[in-house]
Amino acid sequence: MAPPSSSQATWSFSTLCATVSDPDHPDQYGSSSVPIYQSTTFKGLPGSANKASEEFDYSRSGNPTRTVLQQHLSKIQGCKYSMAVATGMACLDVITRSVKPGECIIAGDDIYGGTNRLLGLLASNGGINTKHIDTTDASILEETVRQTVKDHAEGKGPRLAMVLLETPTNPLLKVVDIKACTAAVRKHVASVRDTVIVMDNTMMSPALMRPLELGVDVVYDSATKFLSGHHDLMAGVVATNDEQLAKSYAFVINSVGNALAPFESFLLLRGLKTLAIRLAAQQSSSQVIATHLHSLGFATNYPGLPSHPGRDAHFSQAKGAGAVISFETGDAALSQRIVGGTRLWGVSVSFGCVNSLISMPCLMSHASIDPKVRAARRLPEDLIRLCVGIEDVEDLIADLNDALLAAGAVQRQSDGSLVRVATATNGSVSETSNAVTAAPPSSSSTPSLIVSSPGKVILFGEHAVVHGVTALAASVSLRCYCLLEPRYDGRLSLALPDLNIEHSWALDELPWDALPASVQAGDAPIDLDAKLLRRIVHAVEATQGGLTESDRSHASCIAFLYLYMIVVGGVPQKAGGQSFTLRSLLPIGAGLGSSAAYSSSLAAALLHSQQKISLSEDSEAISAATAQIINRYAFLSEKVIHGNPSGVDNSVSVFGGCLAFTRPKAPRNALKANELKLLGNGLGEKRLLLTDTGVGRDTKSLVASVGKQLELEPERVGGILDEIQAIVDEATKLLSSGGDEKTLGKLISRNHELLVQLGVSHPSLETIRTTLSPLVVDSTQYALDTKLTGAGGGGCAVTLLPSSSNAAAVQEEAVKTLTKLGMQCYPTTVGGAGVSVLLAPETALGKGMMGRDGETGDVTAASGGLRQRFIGLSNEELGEWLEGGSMWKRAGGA
Ligand SMILES: Nc1ncnc2c1ncn2[C@@H]1O[C@H](COP(=O)(O)OP(=O)(O)OP(=O)(O)O)[C@@H](O)[C@H]1O
Ligand SMILES: C[C@@](O)(CCO)CC(=O)[O-]
Repeated sequence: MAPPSSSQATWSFSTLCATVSDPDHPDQYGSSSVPIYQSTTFKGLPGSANKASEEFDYSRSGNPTRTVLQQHLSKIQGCKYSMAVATGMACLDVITRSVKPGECIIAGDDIYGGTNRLLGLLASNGGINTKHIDTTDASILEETVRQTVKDHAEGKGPRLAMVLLETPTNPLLKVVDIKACTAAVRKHVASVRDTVIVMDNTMMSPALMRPLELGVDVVYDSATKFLSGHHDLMAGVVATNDEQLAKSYAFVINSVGNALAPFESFLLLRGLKTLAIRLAAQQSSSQVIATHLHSLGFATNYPGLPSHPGRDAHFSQAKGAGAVISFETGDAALSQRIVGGTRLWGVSVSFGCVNSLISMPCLMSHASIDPKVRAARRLPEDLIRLCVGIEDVEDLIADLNDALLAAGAVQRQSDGSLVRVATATNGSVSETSNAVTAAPPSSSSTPSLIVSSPGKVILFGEHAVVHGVTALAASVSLRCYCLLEPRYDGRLSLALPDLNIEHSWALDELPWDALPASVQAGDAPIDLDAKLLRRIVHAVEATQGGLTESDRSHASCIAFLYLYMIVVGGVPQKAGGQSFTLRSLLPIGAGLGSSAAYSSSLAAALLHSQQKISLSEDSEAISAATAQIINRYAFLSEKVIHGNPSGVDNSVSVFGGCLAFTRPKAPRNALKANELKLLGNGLGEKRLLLTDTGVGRDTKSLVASVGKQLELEPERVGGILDEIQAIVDEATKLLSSGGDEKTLGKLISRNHELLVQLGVSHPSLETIRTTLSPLVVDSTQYALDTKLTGAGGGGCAVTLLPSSSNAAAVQEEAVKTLTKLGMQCYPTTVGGAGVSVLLAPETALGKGMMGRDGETGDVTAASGGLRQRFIGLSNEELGEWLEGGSMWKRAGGA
């Protein structure tokens, strides 16, 4: 509570913000930044010589960092008293504690959800009722005040203790004329001692508006917003010029203990220095963005727009229009798609941050208001709120346009301009829009879904399997996930966050004329079509800004387009489109079948969305026949990525479980059922450790090099292949009889030696072998058997862990030792489900999509951010979130 020093009265606002100096509290070392007094207590007996400061003894009551902050706040707010508390809501708590049970409050009807909730609490627990009225009309306020005062005088109603105003309102940006309102109140209650006029100034901040100069008695700000500006702290500020009120608030703050902590005080002080410059940038971008939305024909609320009904009133009391915009689309589902489709705009509650945010108030910040009340207060369910940050405005508009296009809210015309699309419900297209095109196809024709497929570990027979030997392999718990969502702009997009890649193609620019006639006739192809492949390679290289074969996403994009074209089988509806986003929890290109998991996820997603397979609504399992079709297409994609795959990887990925796999004799034939033999859970009971050497390699070239050796040295290589087949036969017997671990280990080591002879090992793999054999745990030596798995040349090794009583200690030691060598370990379970599909993910994951709303504290529903969440979560979080969904339809597995 420091009265301002008047010497700086002539400095401009930005200078005041940037200049922190409190002559009453000079720093003992002259530090340029105010130190954080992270101390609860300050020593010494009051009045004694060793008491360093009479002012401070306990940080709840007073702290030097907070005191300097409060002095700075008074300076920039041009007021006498500022108090910093824990949050914006804490301000209202402090202020409303002076209202007594049985008294009443008048407040606006378009107020922030958190304010609404606290007022509700006062009503239910404190007998303090609030009348919500339209404060944008001062005559309504005057009449309500008059009637309330009269009723009270006649003993018929409660005493009016407080009037609570907010302008512009949040989120509808309606303007309240402050001077007219304060005059209306004072006409009937002359003194602040009777009725306090309070104003929430968070939407404007003192940079744009000073309500104390307009007749308001108390102003508060959620400093979590513009004042701090970085969304890294929660704080609130109460300001007044009235000494008596200031004293009573200081008493409450000290009593309840919600004063701002020292570190938060420091952060807020730091944020305040840039308030002027931040808000200037945010506001200028807001004007451009609001104008853009308005010119597209969306009903846009922003006081800076000439069409805003409260514009004159607003600019008579504020210096600028602020950085919050809201607009309506006419359709809540459309709004959800727009919000979920942005990349730069973070889907989040709150505002005032340097980063731009987008939200749907009815689902988020205002979800705590009863839907019926929201409807009565005319808060549209489709309303989107934009909180503009300091990013480049062109980037913000480009991102917003992309989301509007992808959601089907606008379409691009041949001259490049955007035009709003009419929907069944948006009859309110404004005159500013030049043209309104036809509605997009219904989103139900291509609903969202998530597909997941596992990677694999080959225990025996890699490489040899390409040449007819049987391989033993099992699915692993690490999986690839594919999110498929509809688009409405005639484009197909592929986002691969693991490779940092996002590409899109116009559907009508794909080489549809190269589709083989058999595909167009609906046949499921077996071989790659060379001509179609060439044209797709050309399309990828030409359209994707010079993507070349050396780019990791080159093969991924080609395989994707190839699958897309042959599954769709002909030019799709122009207005349609689809967006595919894939995330791999498997290390990519490390021998664990990442390409097969990618291929089978894509194949299943595409086949389902094009109704080429039917996943019946009521069955939990994906049938073997359906899996067979998915596998056939996944194999084609594997051929694109991998050259000459045996089919083992995609078969394990699709069917799951533990398999003995023999390649069909005639390579032209697709996989036959009898070439896949389920090994029950034989492998599943074994403990396996997968170790990624981190050495990158490429399956395609390693497979090709073994093929070349076989061609040049048929006898030597043939002998190796025969010995691998013998190993596989013996291992198959052992596994089906739950057999002897030691022998299995020996077979693993021998298989590895034979792979060394084929030249597909790598020094890093040999390091793992020598590290783990012997491994000393509790002075016992363990000879753990290890081999490369998959294509080798680096990538992953698989180690058989003993199932002895101290298996966990052995595993722990192995992981510790290998991690020290820079390797990444994945202790894994094997034999889980194959390809799995989650239909209607928004509903299925409903529980997981709920979150505690940071603004209101309420549990909120999904915010349309499925894709953002899918991309934004860490690997571990993504796995946990998606596997938590209980409505997966799964193929196979042990
Ligand atoms: N999540 C993914 N996103 C994009 N591309 C992927 C993804 N997963 C795999 N790929 C593609 O697969 C390629 C890796 O396949 P590759 O066959 O070389 O390794 P792998 O499948 O992990 O190992 P292996 O075939 O030995 O089991 C990548 O270069 C990329 O083209
Ligand atoms: C090396 C190889 O045998 C396994 C790759 O995971 C190749 C294949 O079977 O397709």
